[in-house]
Formats: sequence, structure tokens, C-alpha cells
Amino acid sequence: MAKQFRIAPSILSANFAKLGQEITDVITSGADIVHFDVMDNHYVPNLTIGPLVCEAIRPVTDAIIDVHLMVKPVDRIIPDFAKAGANIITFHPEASDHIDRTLSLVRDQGCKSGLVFNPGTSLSYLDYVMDKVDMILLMSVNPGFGGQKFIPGTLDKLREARKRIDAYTEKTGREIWLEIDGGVNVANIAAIAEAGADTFVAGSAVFGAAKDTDPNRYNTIIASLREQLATVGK
Ligand SMILES: O=C(CO)[C@H](O)[C@H](O)COP(=O)(O)O
Repeated sequence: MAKQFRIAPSILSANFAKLGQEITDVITSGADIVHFDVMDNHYVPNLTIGPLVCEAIRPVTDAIIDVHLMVKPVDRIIPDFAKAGANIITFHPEASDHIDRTLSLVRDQGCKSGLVFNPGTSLSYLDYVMDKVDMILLMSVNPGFGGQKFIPGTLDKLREARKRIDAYTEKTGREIWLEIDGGVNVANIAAIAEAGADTFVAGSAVFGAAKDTDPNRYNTIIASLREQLATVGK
């Protein structure tokens, strides 16, 4: 069976003056997931959007809203995002004092839970918590800003994460998604998928690709990403 790949445009690069329309347009153009980047000007040097915006976009789409919390401390804000309609909530292990507890907190709120790894963060944080992880998100840039260049060393880390996931799935039968975030584009997405990713965040590559008001303006870029993914394993 062909591997299932998911495309998750990061709304960090969308036009915030018409965010609802931007989300409708990327999803109707073939994207699977809305990637929602939350930055707090403390854990990362940038400030973006919070639960109010998540709540505002929830009625706009049935697509999965994947909230990436670049926030420290992290626990207090998790219930707010769950109430606002998030489906997946991921956080950075360094931003939690008690990783196991924070993963449980996310699940107790009815969301899928995940850990995010910066380029310099070890995957060993996964060692004793795999049972509570639904998604592993590898950052292929240092977090804080869209439009950065993919760090090539992430490919080896993806292969290592894929090995861990496959061993775990073989043992338990439970699937864990492997998401990549930062500098993903048409030129590198196939190599990233070959290394093991199944879910692809793309911000500037998608939202920067078209500037006009045609509701289908994102079709071409999303189709090109999928065309590249179709070559994987061939
Ligand atoms: O989390 C992020 C930055 O911290 C962004 O999601 C990420 O960088 C995506 O943007 P781009 O595709 O433009 O690189």
C-alpha cells in the first residue's frame, strides 16, 4: 500500500488580514492539516497567535488543527488550546518541567499529543514516553521564524526517528506520525520523505507561492509537492 503523506501549511506565512479565507483556500486546494505556530517571545524570539485565533478559525474548517507550542512554561496554555478546537498539540521537551505529565495533560484534554525536537535537541527525550506520543515533530530550522533554510543534518535525525517509530509500531501496532517543519519545499520534499517523514509543514513554500485572489491559487504548489511525494520509494 502506498504510504500516506500529509501536507500541513503553516499559517505563519498566510495573510493574517484574511486568515479564514487563506485556510479555506489551502484546504480546498488539497492540503490536509492546518499547522498553527504559537510563539511567545520568551521560548523563541517572536510573538504570534494564541487560543483566540484558534477558536476563530475552528468553524472555518473541518481539517485537523495541529498546534505547535513554542511556549515556556507550556502546561497552563494547553487546556485553552484544547477548548479552542485544537486536534493535535505538540510542545518542546525543554519547555516542560515534567514531560510525561504534559503529554498526559494534552491527551486528557482530548487532543493528540506530540514532542518537538529542535535541531540540537536529542531524540533521547522519547526514551520513556513513547506510549504517550502520537506525533514526533522534527524542526529542520531553529524555531522562531518562517522562511529559513532546511538544515541538511535533519535527514539523519529523521532516519533515526523513523527507526524508533517503526520499532515501536511493530511492537505495539500503534502508529506515530513523523512531522518535519522548516524550509520544506518542492526541491527537497522527496528526500525528506525518503528519510522517513510522513507529515510536511510548509509555510513560505505554500503561502509565498501565489499572490493573487484566485481561490485555487494554491492548487499548483500543493500538486507539485504531491507530485514529488509520488516519486518516493520508486
Ligand atoms: O515553526 C516554524 C518556525 O519556528 C514554522 O512552521 C516553519 O519555519 C515553517 O516555515 P517555512 O516553511 O517558511 O520554513
